Amino acid sequence: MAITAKSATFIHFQHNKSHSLFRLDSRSSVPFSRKSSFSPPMATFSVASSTLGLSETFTKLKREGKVAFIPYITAGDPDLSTTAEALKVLDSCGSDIIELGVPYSDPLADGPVIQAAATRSLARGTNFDSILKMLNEVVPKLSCPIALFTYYNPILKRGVEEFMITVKEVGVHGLVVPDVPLEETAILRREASKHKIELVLLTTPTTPRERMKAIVEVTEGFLYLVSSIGVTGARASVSAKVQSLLQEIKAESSKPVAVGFGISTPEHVKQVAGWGADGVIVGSAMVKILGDAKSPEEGLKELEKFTKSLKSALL
Ligand SMILES: O=P(O)(O)OC[C@@H](O)[C@@H](O)c1c[nH]c2ccccc12
Repeated sequence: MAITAKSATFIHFQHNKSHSLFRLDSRSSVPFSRKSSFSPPMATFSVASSTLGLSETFTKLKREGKVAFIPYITAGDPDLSTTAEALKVLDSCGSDIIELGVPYSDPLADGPVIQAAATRSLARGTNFDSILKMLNEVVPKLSCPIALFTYYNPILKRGVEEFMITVKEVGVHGLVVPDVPLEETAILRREASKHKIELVLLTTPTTPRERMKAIVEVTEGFLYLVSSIGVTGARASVSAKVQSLLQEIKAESSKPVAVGFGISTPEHVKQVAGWGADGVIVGSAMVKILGDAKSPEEGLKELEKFTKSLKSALL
């Protein structure tokens, strides 16, 4: 897939015969269809979360001179009970925040590993309500906050306010929506802050400076710096451009910046932390372990080993 990224919090797809062009571009309308993958009935939950929120977590880590370790996994892959166990494993291995992905039928910003995980999860019948039910049971057992990761459509499907109320009720602290255009974040931001959900926005290596400043201004919890243009997926190396991007962003704001895309080894983690990142995000490499395992038990064991190896790079 040929990809160029133009600016942040906005995914623009132009599908043509030879390939689909994936652009993060704020200057064009959103062409992709907002087809939904599920629309479950409402469910009601109530659990107060005792953990720190995203920004509080970063404040604590900064005081301790530490960098946040932030893994991502796809909910329901290979199944929701394994996801529940994986959240506990990631938490017990010292994750500071966990990104939990809501599987979606059209994951435009995701590479093959996470796309396959979403397909497997949806094929098993994972839907938003079953994820909420699992979170309602697991969140009280976690010491680190959850940032829910979803495309825009599932939010629109449920209704922005209803979505925020429901995720807050199960103890979710943060929300990352990679395909919401900055111009459309106002309603999301209003409802998110009303229900004390921290809405995390993203910038990319080609986000124009003025746009980056506008995004940094309104992002909550932290700023997600996408390390390289393209879709998610482990890479052999992390773009050295991240170092200067971090300096540019930090010249504009004191908000914490976490870096994601392509990070998949302890060396990458150490390198990105050394460049001044406040957090390091690892997704595809985690998802691959769970997806490739011969059994859920084996996947959880491998996940624990891998997470400890990455976390040790930050100690
Ligand atoms: O998979 P990687 O290359 O380690 O990148 C993190 C990424 O998976 C996670 O943050 C994420 C999952 N889906 C996304 C879509 C857009 C931006 C970020 C994401």
